[in-house]
Amino acid sequence: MTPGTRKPSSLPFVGDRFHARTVRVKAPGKVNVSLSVGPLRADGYHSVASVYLAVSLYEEVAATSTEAEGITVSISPDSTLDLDGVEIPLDERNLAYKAAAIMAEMSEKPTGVHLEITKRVPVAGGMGGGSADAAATLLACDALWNSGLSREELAHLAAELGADVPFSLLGGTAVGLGVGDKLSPALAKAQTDWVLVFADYGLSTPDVFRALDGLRDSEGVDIPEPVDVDPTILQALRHGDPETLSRVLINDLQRASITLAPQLRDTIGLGEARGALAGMVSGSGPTIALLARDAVSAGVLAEELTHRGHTAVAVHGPVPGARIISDTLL
Ligand SMILES: C[C@](O)(CO)[C@H](O)COP(=O)(O)OP(=O)(O)OC[C@H]1O[C@@H](n2ccc(N)nc2=O)[C@H](O)[C@@H]1O
Ligand SMILES: Nc1ncnc2c1ncn2[C@@H]1O[C@H](COP(=O)(O)OP(=O)(O)OP(=O)(O)O)[C@@H](O)[C@H]1O
Repeated sequence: MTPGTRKPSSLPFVGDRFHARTVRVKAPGKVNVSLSVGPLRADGYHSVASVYLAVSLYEEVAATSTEAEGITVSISPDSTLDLDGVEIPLDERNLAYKAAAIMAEMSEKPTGVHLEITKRVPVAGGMGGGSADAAATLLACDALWNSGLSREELAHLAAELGADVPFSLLGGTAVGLGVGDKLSPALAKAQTDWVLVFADYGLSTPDVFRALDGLRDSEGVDIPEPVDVDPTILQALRHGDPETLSRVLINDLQRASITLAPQLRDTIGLGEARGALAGMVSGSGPTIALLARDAVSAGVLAEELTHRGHTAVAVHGPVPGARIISDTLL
């Protein structure tokens, strides 16, 4: 450093010595308790009306400032998923990398950053795992680089990264319109319990939307624009009434996911036969979300499905959106 030049206070220098700082953020995966999909739009997206529920399965991103410029990404060995044979790009195609790049543009003096991602949400599983990494990274880099952006500004950047990213930032229960990014928080805080059944393969979200368009084209039926969600769903979530909820769950993408992976129908059938109130494909799949009567039933069902060779975990929702869990100067 040239004598007399002072590093801005946002940079972790004490004198000439660089002090790395790590900001660790966790962000939840989601299930779509309802997902209505409109016709294909000119921009390649579909309008949706969805009730999002953030569930207690979290991604974690540890963002560490580096003296060297640039963004690097790694996957933590603490990830609980079996990632053998799973392709996650670690370069500029990674959603967390993209989030850090956007934040660097918004920050006056960004340092380099290393992002270590702990993966727990299945990859290409329909639970918004990559979106949670992006939401966590936005928040972590905002803190690391003292960008001082408001939650609204962060939500705006999140929407540029993907349709599901704003919800992982917000968490809780929310109605999503537009492509899923126009969110209204719903005051539905009562707990519902779910069992998630992971697949050992992924489904590409665009492929699933395309399969739905194909099915609809062959049926020749006009598809209305989805403008709202069924109020019964929000009431059932508000009152913690899983019986009512089980009768109104809906996912327009489900039949498309099942066309691509017919075995999903059997997983739903097995879950329902073993005590789930209802089962559905989560988002674009292939994760199956089984609604349980309560936390004890969810635990028993997850154990039984695990015993039968499935990967099944009991979770609950709603849980908060992305939040900082530690901020350490190294
Ligand atoms: C299926 C859901 O997970 C339900 O919450 C989302 O709609 C998908 O959200 P996402 O994975 O964040 O989606 P993006 O990464 O923004 O988009 C990936 C691709 O999915 C398709 N896509 C996504 C969202 C949407 N409302 N309509 C679409 O047709 C488009 O082909 C898009 O190019
Ligand atoms: N941080 C990331 N984690 C996982 N996959 C990522 C990440 N960044 C980019 N990808 C790529 O994106 C694809 C979809 O990943 P992701 O796990 O987000 O799917 P998803 O959970 O089904 O998404 P959604 O539910 O939002 O449609 C993966 O197959 C992978 O190639």
